[in-house]
Amino acid sequence: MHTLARLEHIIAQRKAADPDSSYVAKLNSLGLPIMARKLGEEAVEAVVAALADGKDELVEEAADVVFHLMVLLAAKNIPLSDVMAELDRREGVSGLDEKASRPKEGGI
Ligand SMILES: N=c1c2ncn([C@@H]3O[C@H](COP(=O)(O)OP(=O)(O)OP(=O)(O)O)[C@@H](O)[C@H]3O)c2ncn1[C@@H]1O[C@H](COP(=O)(O)O)[C@@H](O)[C@H]1O
Repeated sequence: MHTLARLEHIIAQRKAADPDSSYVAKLNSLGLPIMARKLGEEAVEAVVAALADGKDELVEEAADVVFHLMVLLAAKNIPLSDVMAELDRREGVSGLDEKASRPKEGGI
């Protein structure tokens, strides 16, 4: 099974577990605002790591970002396949179809 699919399965299983024995359950028991804040913190840590020299730290922080994003998606009952479908859709509108993929004014 693909790593992300396996992790999604584990996170779904642990959502309602005992918060004392599961970090995923602990995050869910704390609620969406805490989960969202945690994702934001991990994203900032990834940005800091990206601007520093080492590669290992960025790999670790990127894993934290992906994990906490997946915990948040699971809490909102959004399957990872929805995110993948959106990425696939964008693949279809990028590249040759310049108009459809062009960022709005002021964007990058
Ligand atoms: N990827 C992770 C993962 N990353 C970090 N952590 C835990 O997150 C906690 C906090 O780690 P941080 O690095 O964010 O440290 P922190 O910012 O100081 O901590 P807090 O402010 O969040 O308390 C630690 O207890 C880590 O063990 C994780 N816990 C679980 N997973 C995955 O989730 C699965 C289910 O885990 P459980 O829910 O614990 O069974 C596991 O099999 C893993 O695949």
